[in-house]
Amino acid sequence: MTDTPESLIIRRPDDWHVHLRDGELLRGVAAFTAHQFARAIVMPNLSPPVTTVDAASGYRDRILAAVPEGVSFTPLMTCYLTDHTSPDELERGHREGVFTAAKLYPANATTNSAQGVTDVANIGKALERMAAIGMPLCVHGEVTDAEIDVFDREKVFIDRVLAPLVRELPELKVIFEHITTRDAVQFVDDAGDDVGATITPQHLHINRNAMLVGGIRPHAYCLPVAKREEHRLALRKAATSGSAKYFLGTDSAPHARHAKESGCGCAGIFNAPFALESYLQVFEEEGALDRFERFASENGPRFYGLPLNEERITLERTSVDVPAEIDAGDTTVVPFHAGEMLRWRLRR
Ligand SMILES: NC(=O)N[C@@H](CC(=O)O)C(=O)O
Ligand SMILES: [Zn+2]
Ligand SMILES: [Zn+2]
Repeated sequence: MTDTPESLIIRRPDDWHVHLRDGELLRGVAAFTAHQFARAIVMPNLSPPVTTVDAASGYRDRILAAVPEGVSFTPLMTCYLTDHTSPDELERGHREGVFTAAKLYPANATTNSAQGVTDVANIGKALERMAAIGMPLCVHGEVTDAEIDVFDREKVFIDRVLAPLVRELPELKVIFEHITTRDAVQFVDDAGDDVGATITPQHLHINRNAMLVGGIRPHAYCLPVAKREEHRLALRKAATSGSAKYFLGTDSAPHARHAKESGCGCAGIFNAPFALESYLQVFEEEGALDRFERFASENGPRFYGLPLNEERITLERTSVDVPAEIDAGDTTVVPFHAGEMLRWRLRR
């Protein structure tokens, strides 16, 4: 092992999967993402979901209004696919620079996905159009069949939905988002260059024990749910491998504290405030600090066909205390790593 440097200077990273919410909560959380990242792919699972060009451009305006003055941040918008999405609307949004990508939520797979797609056959025409115009597809990769165990839902999705889709439309750019299994890593490794994946900080840090040992811990619950240790290790290997197919996507998903600490707690981990610090610790532990920039700042824009950021940021090797909770607008949110100490800090 070579000595760990005291600081790391890299291109400013982007977040290729984030939930910024709307209203008060948006105003409470936007600054955290904007301080950490130059751009972010913003998820459309609002209520009601973002299904039109007009809705996305209105939402983009509200996001920009919530970003603190003097902070440069570009939200990249996505269109929520439903059984009735019009290929023309997708194409218009993409052409006008409003929709960077479209998002496939299998109906009822996760938060605000009730209006998602009930069968991928229903969006066949939309996907063909996306492939034709080079518009990427973001995918929440879990089946929802009641008889499939929640820990197997990603693997079954690969076999039943994703593999056939990629076979039938090989020219479609697909981002298999927030992957959580060795099976997903295997699938992405074996697929062509038009298949990439995002990996969250939580799935690199925790396995399912974090959620279930010594009491039930709602702040470690997100979807897809964290899996066994062997899967976490496979994800760490993939993220730090240097492969161009894997890139940063936090899936930061804030829910009010009371909505998570409940008889039926919401899925989602709020990791935006210390996302880079959290990822970087993993790369340090894996002896892969030299590969962090690729994962955080290069692979994502290259996959999406967007320019790399020219700004640089500095991460310092100094400890930082993560607060037990964070005020976000009119509510309180518990961040990932609450009450822990992390070993890196983003210089402001
Ligand atoms: N990841 C989560 O657990 N929750 C996300 C939805 C999602 O990304 O699936 C949310 O919007 O809360
Ligand atoms: Zn998801
Ligand atoms: Zn998400």
